[in-house]
Formats: sequence, C-alpha cells, structure tokens
Amino acid sequence: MSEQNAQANGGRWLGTDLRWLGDQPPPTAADLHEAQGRTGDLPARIKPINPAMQVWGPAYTVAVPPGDNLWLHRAISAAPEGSVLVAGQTQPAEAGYWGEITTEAAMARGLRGLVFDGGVRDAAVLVELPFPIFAGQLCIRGTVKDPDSAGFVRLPITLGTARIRTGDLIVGDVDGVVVVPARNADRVVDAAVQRIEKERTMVEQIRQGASTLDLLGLR
Ligand SMILES: O=C([O-])CC(=O)C(=O)O
Ligand SMILES: [Mg+2]
Repeated sequence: MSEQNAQANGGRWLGTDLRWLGDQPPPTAADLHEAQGRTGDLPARIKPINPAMQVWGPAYTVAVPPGDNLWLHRAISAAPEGSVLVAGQTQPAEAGYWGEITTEAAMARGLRGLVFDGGVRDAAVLVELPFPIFAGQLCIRGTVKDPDSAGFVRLPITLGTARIRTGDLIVGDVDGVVVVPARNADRVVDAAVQRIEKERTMVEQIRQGASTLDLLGLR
C-alpha cells in the first residue's frame, strides 16, 4: 500500500488510523478476493474470535516454530505502528501462542490486529478488547520461548495458497481474511468498490422481481 493508504474512486483508507472515506462501507474480504481474480484468500479456518471484529492495514509477517511464541514477542516489538501482524507456523502444532499479555503488548505498540494460522487463548477476555484477532483455533496449551528457535519476522510467508509480504494490504472480517499485494492495492480496492456498486444495483433489481438467471446472463 502506498504510504499506508489504498485509494479508490468510491473511497479510500487514509492516514495513520486508515479511516475509510467513501460513500459506501469499505470492501469486504470477499469483495477484494473477487476483485483480484479470486485470489489472496487465507485458509478458511482463520476466523475472527468475535464475529464483529474487522481488520485492515499493512501486513507485518512472522513465522513461529512449533510450540514457541518468542518470535511473536519479537514481532510485537519490531513491527511499525499501524501494522497487522500476520503469522504462520513453520510446522503446525496445537498451542496457545497468543493471549491477553501479548494482546495488551500489541495494543500498547499501536498495532492494528493479529492474523494467525495457529492457536490463541484467553479468548473470554480478548473478545471484549478493541484489538481484532483472527486465528485458526483456540488452544490452551502453553508455549516456550527458546532464544535459538528457528522463526523469523518481515520475510514472506505462505498461508494456504496465499503468499504474504510485509506491507501487503490485509483485510479481515467475519468471512475470513484476504491479502492484496501492495503493488495492486489501489487498483484492487477500486475494482472492489465498482463491484459493490454493481451488486447494489443487482439487489435492487432482485427486490423488484428480476431473476438472477437473467441478471447474470445464465439462461
Ligand atoms: O503467554 C503466552 O504464552 C500466551 C498468552 O497466554 C498471553 O499472551 O497471555
Ligand atoms: Mg495468557
């Protein structure tokens, strides 16, 4: 995203708090996925721990080794303010890598949210906090912090079929999470806004009795 802002005809995410300036609500994760040719969707198991949670902003990538959360602590301290931490595991393990302490630390650093293909815990508290968390599972098992563990921050990661680079646009909502490569963000947000407008027109026509077979040219 250019200077943390994605522009579009109908609106834009702007400024350090990335407010959406547009007549309509911002594009959903599914809108952006469709608008970039049905790509960029993260694994469907990654969902908000509270369905009302939404996240958008530039990714800061993290990879954690199984059962060890030290690299998440390192990421919290290294990521630029306004980042969305996007984390994967180098090998899948059942563990609760993230919780109340890490969330408070991330909020204190001005991070925008967490997207993690792994387990988090303390959810009873986290669902009430103003910090969106998208995770693959809830898990109570504790983690270690080995200083020599093989993880990393800032380098590209792969979650499912999606490749995520630090700086890419991340958008998450109740449906799941999508990544839009930074170089495409302006164009894809623009296309998503146009798509939303088209679908609003279609909803009006459906309410007036039109058939989806006609509207979509499926006869
Ligand atoms: O401490 C941990 O390893 C994860 C956790 O529960 C927290 O951050 O509160
Ligand atoms: Mg905890």
